[in-house]
Amino acid sequence: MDPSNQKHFTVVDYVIFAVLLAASMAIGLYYALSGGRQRTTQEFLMADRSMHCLPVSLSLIASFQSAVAIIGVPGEIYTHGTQYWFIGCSYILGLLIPAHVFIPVLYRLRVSSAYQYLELRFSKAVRICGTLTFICQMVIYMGVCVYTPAFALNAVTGFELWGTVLATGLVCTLYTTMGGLKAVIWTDVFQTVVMFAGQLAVIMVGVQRTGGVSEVWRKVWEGNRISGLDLNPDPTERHTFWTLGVGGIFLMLSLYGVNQAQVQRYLSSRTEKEAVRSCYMVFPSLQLALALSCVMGLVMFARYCGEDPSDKLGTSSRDAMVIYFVMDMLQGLPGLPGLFVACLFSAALSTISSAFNSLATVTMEDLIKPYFPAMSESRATLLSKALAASYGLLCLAMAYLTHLMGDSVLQVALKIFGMVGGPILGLFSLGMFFPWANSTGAVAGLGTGLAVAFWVGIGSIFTRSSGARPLPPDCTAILNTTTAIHTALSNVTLSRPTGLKRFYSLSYMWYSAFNCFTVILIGLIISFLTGPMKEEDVTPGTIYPLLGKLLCFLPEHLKKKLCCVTPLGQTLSSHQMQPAQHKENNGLGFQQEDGLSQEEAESFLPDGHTPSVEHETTV
Ligand SMILES: CC(C)(CO)[C@@H](O)C(=O)NCCC(=O)O
Ligand code: NA
Repeated sequence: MDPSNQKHFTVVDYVIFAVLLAASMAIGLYYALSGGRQRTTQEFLMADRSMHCLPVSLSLIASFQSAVAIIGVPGEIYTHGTQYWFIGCSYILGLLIPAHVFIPVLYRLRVSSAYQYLELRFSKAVRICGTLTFICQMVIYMGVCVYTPAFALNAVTGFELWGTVLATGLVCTLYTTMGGLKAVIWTDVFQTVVMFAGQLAVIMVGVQRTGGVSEVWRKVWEGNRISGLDLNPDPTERHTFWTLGVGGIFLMLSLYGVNQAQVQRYLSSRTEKEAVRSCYMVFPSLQLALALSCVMGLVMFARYCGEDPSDKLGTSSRDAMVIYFVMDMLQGLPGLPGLFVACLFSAALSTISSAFNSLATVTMEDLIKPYFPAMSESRATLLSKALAASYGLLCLAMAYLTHLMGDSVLQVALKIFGMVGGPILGLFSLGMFFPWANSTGAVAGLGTGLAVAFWVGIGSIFTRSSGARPLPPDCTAILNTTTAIHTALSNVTLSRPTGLKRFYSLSYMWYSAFNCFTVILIGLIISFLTGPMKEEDVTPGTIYPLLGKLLCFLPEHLKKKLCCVTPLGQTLSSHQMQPAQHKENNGLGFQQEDGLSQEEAESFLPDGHTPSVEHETTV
């Protein structure tokens, strides 16, 4: 990229950037020295289960909103129009379902890792398979997250790419290792604010420099960037209302329902109500985040309408262009380029730190603790810290892989979520909604799901024929042709792929849903072949009576026949007995006092049932 860009970064900018890193480190240090000083895994990994909903909700957004979204979404809008914005529709169910299905089940089981659920519901083997799959997902995803801002900063300031990758990884590893989950959540809060501020600054300056809101609107309208609702049912069409609004729900479920990084935040909430509330609060903020990055793409289009700078840049990478646009807008305004770089790094750091901490948690809770039950608390905490640090180093290696991929970063991230997150969602759904599913079915389902996911995912790399044709980059070109011709052009479907090729061109927005259903289907088939689970063998509290709720119009005895309904409410008192029932406890010591209050407990029970909590929990 143009080396003259380097002059855009002044002393003020370096100071702002340095303040971000220093503030993050300071928060880490604060939580290393205050409270319980991170001497227990309960504090280091679970924030003492004492968090309020506001920090938790901001932290929930931060987990999967990285520099990838900040750079990738404007690039997507610039090239293909605003269709992607319809993913916002999926946030409704994509957050309501986690709040009312996944949170109640997981919170009441008082697990510390989401994968502990899999053992309670199925077996140790399923838990380990789930954990390993999650580790793969996060390690690959982290690579993209670390690489993206470093690549951007390199483009803008000429900073050494790998030096930046190393610095990000190290700073993040340090504060995550020192301050535990409390530091991770509070740095997320601070970093989310910086992220919004940076995007807002670019948009405001950009709109002003392009000639005001109406001028921006006129250009994007004439440039045909405002997309209508595309109701094309073709599943190979990359972005339509169906792929984004419906396929997106499954993507959201895999991220906000069962991903350890998020589950850990729900579990760190002081009460279940706070956890549900924080999930609700994600909705407006996530819509804001989406709106800001989409608008940024529109302003960028208005700016370059008529002159595509990709020739000047010597690269057709939209990701690089977004950075070029930002620096072009912000030049001559000392401090703002620094704020934007801080915004990118905030987004990245908040994601990477969540990943480190959640990876350390699952490795500790799922892979180490069950096999070394006698390990002392101080040794376990030390080991958790060492784990957080080693994942930091591993992610540097993964950054290098991303560097070699060369796809648009947004697509890479969404594909990873779908290919690896989708099967995990399927595994949890199989357990929660289908009482008949057994452990063999779960393992077979997950294995098949992952195999099919990678088959399609890798196949798609060699079949780049999905509807990803960019719109013309230039709005004058459109003005000169008649609308009729243009409409005809955009409706042309490339010769439809057939057979296996058609299978490979499945839109990546369907990956989560498709892979989730594969796991459920294969899981059920194998379960029925090998002998379905009996009601009395299922651990109470691990089933969400979905079928019972869906079939609420049927008479009671028919429902009983169809599905062994263990309503969530009635499981409450039995789950309180779990430490006694299951020899393996939740690894953090069972603490009755921070469970549900008696009053809350009663509200979940059917009328006329009085919970005998005291009596049953005498362990
Ligand atoms: C995960 C979603 C879809 C949630 O809106 C969005 O934040 C996104 O597109 N993220 C891309 C991945 C990333 O930013 O790292
Ligand atoms: Na983030």
